[in-house]
Amino acid sequence: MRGWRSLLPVFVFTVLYAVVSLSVTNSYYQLVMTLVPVWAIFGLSWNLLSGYTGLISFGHAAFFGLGAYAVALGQIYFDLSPWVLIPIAAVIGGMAGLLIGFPTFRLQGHYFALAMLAYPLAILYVFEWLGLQELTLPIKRDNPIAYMQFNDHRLYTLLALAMMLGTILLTRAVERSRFGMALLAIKQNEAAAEAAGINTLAWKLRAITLSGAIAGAVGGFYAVVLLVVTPQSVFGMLVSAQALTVAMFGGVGTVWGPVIGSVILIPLAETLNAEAGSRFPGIQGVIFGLAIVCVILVAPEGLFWKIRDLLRKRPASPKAVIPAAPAPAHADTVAAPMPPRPKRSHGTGDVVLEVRNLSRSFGGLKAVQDVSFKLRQNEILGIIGPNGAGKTTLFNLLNGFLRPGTGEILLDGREMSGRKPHELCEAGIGRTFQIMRPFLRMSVSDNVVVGAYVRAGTDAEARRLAADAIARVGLTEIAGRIAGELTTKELRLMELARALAGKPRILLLDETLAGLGHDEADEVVAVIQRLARDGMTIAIIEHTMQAMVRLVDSFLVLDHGAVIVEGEPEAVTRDSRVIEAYLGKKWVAHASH
Ligand SMILES: Nc1ncnc2c1ncn2[C@@H]1O[C@H](COP(=O)(O)OP(=O)(O)OP(=O)(O)O)[C@@H](O)[C@H]1O
Repeated sequence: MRGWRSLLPVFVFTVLYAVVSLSVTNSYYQLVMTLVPVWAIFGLSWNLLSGYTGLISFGHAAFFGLGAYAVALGQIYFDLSPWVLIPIAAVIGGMAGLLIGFPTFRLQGHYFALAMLAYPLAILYVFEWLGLQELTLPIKRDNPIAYMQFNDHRLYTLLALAMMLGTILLTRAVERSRFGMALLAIKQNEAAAEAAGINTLAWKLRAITLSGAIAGAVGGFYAVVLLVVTPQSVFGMLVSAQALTVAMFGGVGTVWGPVIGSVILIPLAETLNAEAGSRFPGIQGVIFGLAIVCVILVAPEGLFWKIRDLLRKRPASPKAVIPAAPAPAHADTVAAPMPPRPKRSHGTGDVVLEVRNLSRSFGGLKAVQDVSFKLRQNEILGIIGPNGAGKTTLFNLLNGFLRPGTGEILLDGREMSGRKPHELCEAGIGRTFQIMRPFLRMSVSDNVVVGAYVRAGTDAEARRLAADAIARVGLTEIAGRIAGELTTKELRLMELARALAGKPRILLLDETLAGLGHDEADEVVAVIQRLARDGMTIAIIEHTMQAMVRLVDSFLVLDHGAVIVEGEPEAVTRDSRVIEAYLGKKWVAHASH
């Protein structure tokens, strides 16, 4: 119900646009009225990949052009109708997306964007080489409707509007599903998304396939509207730039963005081109270039988000404190007396995680050297050591961010080393990060749902698992808030809930108390203790020794990548090697009081 009501503005806009377009009689303006939804659809297709995943594509013309040529060639050589050819163009665009995406998703950021730029340019030269410089669609006077050749050009506008509405509904459905959630999570933090159990490559491939299919279909329709196809007009730089510009100008990651961008920019560029194109050739490119510059300066995420943020009267950029406080070189020796560690039955169960002789080097640096330990059901293991001792690298090996050089990782007796992060998450390894990786634009609830999908079969089950995890960390009251508005403590707890929502066998907590005040740290410690009491198995990296001695059942002390001591807190904190390498003399003086 809520979903349908939120679509009301879309329907109202479409109806109004249709009414206005029906009143236009000038054939040039009729064409402009048709091009607005055409470029909006192309922008929506770009948005589906780049807006939602953050992987900027400079090469969407590849799909658009293939669609346009598919329709033109299909009609010229096989006398097929565009009613049949446009769906075929969609299939070709989708397949091209899959073929292009598979190798190109190995690249990240700017490298991905630049690689995408190459595809339409390469295809453009291939089509020129094939001698397909200019294709004109044959006029079908005997059966115009069957060949989508309308005498009344306003019908093109209505058809384009219907396609736009369909694309908006499709995008909206994607946005609200596990698919959209995965894409948004990838955009905001791909590593965190992988660690939360999302198979990022698979979702990105689905996105580029769907995006390519939409671009292919609209490219095919464009050929029908203009009746002429040239390599430059469908594979050229301006074509890719137009998709990117309308979406970025209007707003990335929302269905409204490309529509707003197209409604403003296309009539502007077309009118200026008609009025001044002969005196200033390429004026359209100038308009799109200026639009991008303005947007980057004034509203980097596009008009839609800028206006929404202004209406909500809050800063556009999230105000959460993201970086964790820099970790001390030595253990934190707070002056407060050390409270006793609560006695509980622990660490007596089966071995959940066994690490055997794990090593990993970076060049000549042995970041983790021959580390072995066991983690039993319901145990809390504290991993401590000076800065650079290899603690985070150890976690990165355990959750698959890094591949081990040598050694074994056994989870419930099954060998896990070398698996991808999302596979390890699925197998039961949940983790949080030293530098937090929240999805800032998403609500607390949605952040946690992302972590639940690895265990849930349906959206409803994911929501239930997420609500349960949120309750376990005590954030139920703020579940609807946007993550960007949370305090550091709330963000830490939200990350904990995200890891918990996937029902992990073990939790890896990387400096979960970093950046927290004394009382806040106590609250988070209480949550972790409660989790352990409920049966969770936990490995935690932390510098705050006061909290650690209260919390953990045993310590693993690392120095220069190797284990120097392991055992119960009482013994470890008295060990001279630990005092020398990590705790320091101040600790001894303090602990003896
Ligand atoms: N990707 C990488 N490439 C090269 N060197 C790395 C990489 N990751 C970590 N290192 C190095 O490996 C060593 C161990 O780093 P790691 O971050 O695991 O230490 P840490 O014990 O977690 O330290 P801290 O307490 O400061 O977080 C450091 O010398 C670090 O510079």
